[in-house]
Amino acid sequence: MEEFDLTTREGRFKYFGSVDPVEGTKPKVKEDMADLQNSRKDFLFEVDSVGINNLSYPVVIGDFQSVGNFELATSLEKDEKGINMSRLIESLETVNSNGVPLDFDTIKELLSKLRDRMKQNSAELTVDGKWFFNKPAPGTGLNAVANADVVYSAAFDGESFTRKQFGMTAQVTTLCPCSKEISEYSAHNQRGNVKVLIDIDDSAELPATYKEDLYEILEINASSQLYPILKRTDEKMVTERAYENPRFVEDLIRLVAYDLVELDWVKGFELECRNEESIHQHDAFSRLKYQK
Ligand SMILES: Nc1nc2c(ncn2[C@@H]2O[C@H](COP(=O)(O)OP(=O)(O)OP(=O)(O)O)[C@@H](O)[C@H]2O)c(=O)[nH]1
Repeated sequence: MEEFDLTTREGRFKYFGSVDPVEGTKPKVKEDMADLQNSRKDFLFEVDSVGINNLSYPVVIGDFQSVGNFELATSLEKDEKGINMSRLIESLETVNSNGVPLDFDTIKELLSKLRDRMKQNSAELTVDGKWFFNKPAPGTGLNAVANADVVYSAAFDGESFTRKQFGMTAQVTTLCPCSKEISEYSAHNQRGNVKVLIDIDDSAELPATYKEDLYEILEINASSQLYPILKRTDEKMVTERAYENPRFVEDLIRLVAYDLVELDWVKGFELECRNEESIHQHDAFSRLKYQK
């Protein structure tokens, strides 16, 4: 029976089955290693997008740090076997300073670096995360942090964005107009999710307050709004506000669409409203696509 020194980590590892590395015959220094990714011949097809996704990385959205879920990719020429994937995160790291600032200037800089370092025609990125912001209660003004889901998606061909999109999902209150109409008292209401993905017109100026502007449009057209802190006076306000502004999912989507069309920087959008119905187990939804 082999003796093991269980007082050392090495001994314990061997006791649990770890073995010494083999000497091996393959090169150990980078210069001598095969570089399959960079081998060249006719590989039959160009690839539209190749890269990595489901990457969690710190981001800064507005005033707060958050966690971004990234997809980073480039195109790939027909005569190249693969991309150098390690360079995707190397490029991301060049714009990381306690988090990658999520704005279109930084995104353009990152995509330009990706494209250059990968020596490809185009680079693209999609990142989603939670945007945190201060939101005061409607009456007392008591401040606390609320959030909305945001997504940035862009592609860059070396000269300009070939895709420039910003999306947001805001949560709202909706109160059913039918229920209000037919009932002696009360009306059922629910939490709604208003989700939009906007094609941004790169020739228009994107206002510095685009996130706030969009959030306001998504929530103000609903029956009432959600707040992190509500005292009784605030609660009375949001309850009565909902009753004064009944909305079907069809009403909400049309009212939001009207405001979106008015924005100069919006080229088109996909919009969805979804109510988590409080009188059903299922949800109610509406969808709309619009191109100017
Ligand atoms: N192209 C490609 N790479 C992969 C795949 N799966 C894993 N890898 C990555 O291969 C990478 C190592 O390759 P490279 O980035 O080309 O490394 P390298 O050639 O030493 O890097 P450079 O010094 O920048 O040329 C690792 O980061 C792995 O994550 C795949 O399906 N395709």
